[in-house]
Amino acid sequence: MLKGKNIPKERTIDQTFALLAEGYNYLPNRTYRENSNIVQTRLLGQKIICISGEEAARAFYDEGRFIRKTAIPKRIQKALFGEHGVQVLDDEEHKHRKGMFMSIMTHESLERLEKITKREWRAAAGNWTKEEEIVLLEEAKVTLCRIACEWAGVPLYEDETRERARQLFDLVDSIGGVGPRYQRGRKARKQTEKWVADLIRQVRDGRLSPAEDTALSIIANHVQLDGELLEPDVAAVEVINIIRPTVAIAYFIVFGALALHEHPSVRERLREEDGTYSKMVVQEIRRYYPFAPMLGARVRADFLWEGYAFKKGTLVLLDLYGTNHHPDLWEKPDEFNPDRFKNWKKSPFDFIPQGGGDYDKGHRCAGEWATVKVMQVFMELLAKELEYEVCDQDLSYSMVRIPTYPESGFRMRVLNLKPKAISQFAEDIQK
Ligand code: HEM
Repeated sequence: MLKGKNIPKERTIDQTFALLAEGYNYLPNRTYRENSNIVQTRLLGQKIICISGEEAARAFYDEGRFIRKTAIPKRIQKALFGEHGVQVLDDEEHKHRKGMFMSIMTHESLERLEKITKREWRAAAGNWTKEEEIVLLEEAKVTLCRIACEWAGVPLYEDETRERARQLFDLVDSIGGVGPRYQRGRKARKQTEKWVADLIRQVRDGRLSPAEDTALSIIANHVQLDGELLEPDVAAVEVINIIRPTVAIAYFIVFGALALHEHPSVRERLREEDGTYSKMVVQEIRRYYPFAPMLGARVRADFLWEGYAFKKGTLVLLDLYGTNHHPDLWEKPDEFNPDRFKNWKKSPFDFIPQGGGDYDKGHRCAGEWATVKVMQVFMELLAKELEYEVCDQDLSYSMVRIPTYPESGFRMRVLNLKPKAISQFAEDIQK
């Protein structure tokens, strides 16, 4: 039997209530208290090993050590992810399916996304000037839903946009929810899968012809290793794996607006500097603000890591939020400072808001470049093209709710679009 060093352990029987009470800080609180990047706990009656930091992420993304198949609880699959999607695949089956996703993320496709994003944000901002005030979270959901569907080749009628945006957002918002919030996610899962599975059938029998490089076309025509097309409901799960997280960028958009409000000097520099600075701002928003808290995987076969024994079948949680705030990796981790990304060594394992490791071989987020692109366009628009005031409101956010955002949704008054933005918008719609 494999024998290793003692892993620091929680003394209480079950920690599920502590997790619910401490949210994003649950894992960092324990690794900090034990001064250790590894701690053992019990959640929902099972033994769990929690790990944090760059070396922990490197181990977590070592395919020889972990599998994903049975790591994601059914309750999360039935709302957030759907069943039989890329998240629960391993080995060759995963690589083949992931190849399908990465073939959507070409340079040309991301350029198309950038163009759509610029046009849609500017069009939305033009409408915001006509309102007394807007709630940015609500507007971002709807605008991102338009962007996501156009980019993915998913037809979206104007009168259904708000409803679809809400459904896609509810899927994500269900993650840490219990009761009505979780039930909304379950209902949205049924509604969105029915909608998209029907689109898949329409593509396959020729009633709908999305452009070849769109997600809808690529996924509808994807051939699996066994030579078969995906079942329509699994294909729907994968198309939703593109449009749902694009709508979820709304959480980061609100935090981006909050960052500029709290750090006027960052806003000033964004106004004056080129894309290199806006990229650093976006990276810092994704590092600093909480979104995906942790990831789970199961030990494939017994192994030793840094002298600790990991036994086959054990559930291991990698702390994403804690790694992005780890004091060994980040100087003054609890300060918002985009300049830290000037000399970032670009490790695939220290900055992991959307997972780590390799895009093609591992489970790292397929949409990370798309996320950065969409956020960069928004942050530049906000700083350079909009004149706005932030309404009086409570902008604090909970560290217990997962996912979190300022409860007010960020209320703002958009006074004007700068003349440059208006002429740019006129150009955009002629393209
Ligand atoms: C809101 C911003 C986003 C966040 C915080 C986020 C976060 C994540 C995380 C934490 C993972 C899991 C990585 C792992 O299991 O190791 C993931 C996977 C994934 N994400 Fe994202 N994501 C975002 C945006 C996107 C976008 C815009 C897309 C698509 C356009 C996307 C598509 C995917 C896919 C397909 C996977 C599964 C990859 C796999 O299992 O191999 N995500 N994302």
